[in-house]
Amino acid sequence: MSQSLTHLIQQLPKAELHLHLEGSLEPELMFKLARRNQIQLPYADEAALHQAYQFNNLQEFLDLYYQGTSVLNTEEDFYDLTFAYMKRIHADQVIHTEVFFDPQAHLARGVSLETQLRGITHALAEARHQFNISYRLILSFLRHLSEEEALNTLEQALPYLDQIAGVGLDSSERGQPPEKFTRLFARCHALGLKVTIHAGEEGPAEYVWQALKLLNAERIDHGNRALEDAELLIYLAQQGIPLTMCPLSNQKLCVVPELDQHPILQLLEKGLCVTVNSDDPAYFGGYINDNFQALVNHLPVLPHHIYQLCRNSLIASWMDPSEKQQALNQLAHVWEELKHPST
Ligand code: HPA
Ligand SMILES: [Zn+2]
Repeated sequence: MSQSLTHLIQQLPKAELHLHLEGSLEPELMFKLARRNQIQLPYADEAALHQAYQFNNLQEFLDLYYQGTSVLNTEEDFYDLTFAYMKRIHADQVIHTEVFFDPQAHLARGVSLETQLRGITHALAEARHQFNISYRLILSFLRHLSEEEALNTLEQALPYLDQIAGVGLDSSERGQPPEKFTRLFARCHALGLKVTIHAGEEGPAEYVWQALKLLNAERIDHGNRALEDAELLIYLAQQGIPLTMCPLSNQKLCVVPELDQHPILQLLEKGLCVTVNSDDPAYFGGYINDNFQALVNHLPVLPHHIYQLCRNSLIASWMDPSEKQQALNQLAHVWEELKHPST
């Protein structure tokens, strides 16, 4: 059975909706870019760096994640980072991806938004051409910084809004409630940007409510702690608000004690639009299909769950309606073929 589930995971077309480009920076590429830019990393080699990837919480991870971004300096660096991710997900039957980038992390080192965006968007366009993967780009604000700084970053992004589908909010969650950014996201809405908010990863269910009610989030990234609030679960199900969940990330950052206690299946059965994503695959030990496989290895996952999770990923995406319908048809076709092979 688990062999056929693995086959199903590999074959079904899907979307990834929660991926930080900076979190797809593999140790090998990090060292390559460090050499190219003559930057000294505080690790002897790739293996030593990999050894350091043990985290007790979100902040311990973020400290390494921001340190890793120091090698990203030129347009070519952002291109290489983005293209490597797109090439990798092609192997996982990802047909659409919505990727975050953290401009403030790079602006702080003097890397312009123009440089970041040129590298990222060139790689995305090239990957669409080579691998037929569609995409949306999400500018994510850092919640440990002030609303003023985020508003300033948004002003700088105004000339490039044709390249940016939506905005997000990430980084350290504890003590950084969504309400801190009410003005920022009101402005983002007014500009026609879509909104997705990291909430309920380490922060309480109250932060999920704030993301929905004060920031008008259309999606919630993570959302694990929604489970602590029965009323919130009913609201998320009734409103069809997607949760972009990340099993291996949750395990690595101790958001769940063990994967067999991951709530995704429970939430799926309660009718929530949950999806599977990799978050920061270079740091958490796997890309999207590894996350599906981890669920299969630890939870009573059935074939129709895999299908529903893939379907949810397409439904929760920000594709145009016709693009979305086509993707759903493609998924349904592959699913039928696998259930009843015609040959
Ligand atoms: O999982 C995450 N949570 C918050 N901030 C982040 N920045 C990259 N990954 C994450
Ligand atoms: Zn994330």
